Amino acid sequence: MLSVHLICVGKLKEKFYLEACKEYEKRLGGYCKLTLTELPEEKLPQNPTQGQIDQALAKEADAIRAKFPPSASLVALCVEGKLRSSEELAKIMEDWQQSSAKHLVFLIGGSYGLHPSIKQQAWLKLSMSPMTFPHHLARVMLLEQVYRAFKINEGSSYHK
Ligand SMILES: C[S@@+](CC[C@H](N)C(=O)[O-])C[C@H]1O[C@@H](n2cnc3c(N)ncnc32)[C@H](O)[C@@H]1O
Repeated sequence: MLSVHLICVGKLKEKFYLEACKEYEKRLGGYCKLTLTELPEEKLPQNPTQGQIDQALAKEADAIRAKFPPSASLVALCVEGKLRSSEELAKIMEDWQQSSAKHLVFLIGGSYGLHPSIKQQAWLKLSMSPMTFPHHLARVMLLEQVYRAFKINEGSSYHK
């Protein structure tokens, strides 16, 4: 079974996002071994300088790196990444499942995004839209798309 690891910077607090994530986590249970790791966002002052932001993102990147095995394949979620259709994501996941690489790690940044070094390390920089979403909503959207990918691959009518 494919191990899907989701590493997110920032704590999910809103009940409606938590409930939506729980629902997709439950649904995904039948398709993959899902692990979700939440990392704390580095604290920044009200109006941080670019230097302070870079430093915080670098620390978050180190914390992220400590959470996945060296053999893992990384997909970094970022606005400027590559746009992929749901079918294309399904194909990526299918290829993955058939390959020997069994650890797929999705990364979602905090409110200031992901550090460039971790984006560079990623096998795929994936964009869900040229629009920017709150990281909490991005988590729900990604979980739904991963679930959709499994449904597409089994030929279910969930994906119309
Ligand atoms: C509020 S956004 C960060 C915005 C920051 N200015 C940037 O460009 O990275 C927080 C996180 O949500 C995810 N995210 C938001 N919108 C996204 C999109 N359209 N596609 C992919 N990921 C997105 C990314 O992982 C991002 O690091």
